[in-house]
Amino acid sequence: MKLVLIRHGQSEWNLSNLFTGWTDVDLTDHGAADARHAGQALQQHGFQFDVAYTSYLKRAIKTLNYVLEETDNLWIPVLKSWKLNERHYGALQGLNKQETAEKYGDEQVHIWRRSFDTAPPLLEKEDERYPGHEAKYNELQEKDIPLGESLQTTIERVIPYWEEEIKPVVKAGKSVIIAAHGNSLRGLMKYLENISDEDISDVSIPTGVPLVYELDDDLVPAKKYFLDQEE
Ligand SMILES: O=C(O)[C@@H](CO)OP(=O)(O)O
Repeated sequence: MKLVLIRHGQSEWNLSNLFTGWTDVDLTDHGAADARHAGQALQQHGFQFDVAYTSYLKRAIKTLNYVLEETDNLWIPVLKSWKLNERHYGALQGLNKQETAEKYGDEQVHIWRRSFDTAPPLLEKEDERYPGHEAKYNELQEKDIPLGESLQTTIERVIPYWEEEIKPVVKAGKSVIIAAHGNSLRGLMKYLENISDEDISDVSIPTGVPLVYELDDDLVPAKKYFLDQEE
């Protein structure tokens, strides 16, 4: 069984180097081109999909659409969930990563960005960045609306969604693609590959490049590779 994961193409805030999280920024033209190239690479390698999953954030949704267009799979069911959203970056959202490192030090920023269990400084509910103010999160109970997430707490929503919604579909033999985000996908990779809490801090995922897992019957990865168009 094959499972394809793809992080969205370059976003406007990747380009301007801002902490993004749940901020719903668009792809840049470069990011859209990345996504099309990813779709073309999948098409060239004969990938076809039965079901797709993505987040509530347009940079992932649009990336998925470009991939599905290039593989002529626009017709397939697409399931969206906030549980595949990027890690919520709390009160860091909208700040410049370089300026934040100059203010708090590289080490602190590295901990905020890559440690397993350190949450960013949290938002107040009155903050305009609080997701409870957005219509697309109306369905969430207040206890589930994040004020800021560590990778660990991100995993606590990503993995139940994988277990309950995606895994049974993969097990049933469907060809699945998941278009999501750097940290929601790191969480899934950690789980699938049984990566330790320490080692996950060294794992980063490039934007707009399909990551293919070949899984055995127990959904343990037998092989993993990035698919470049040139290959
Ligand atoms: O800003 C973010 O939301 C993420 C992904 O771009 O950044 P980081 O590299 O710190 O995980």
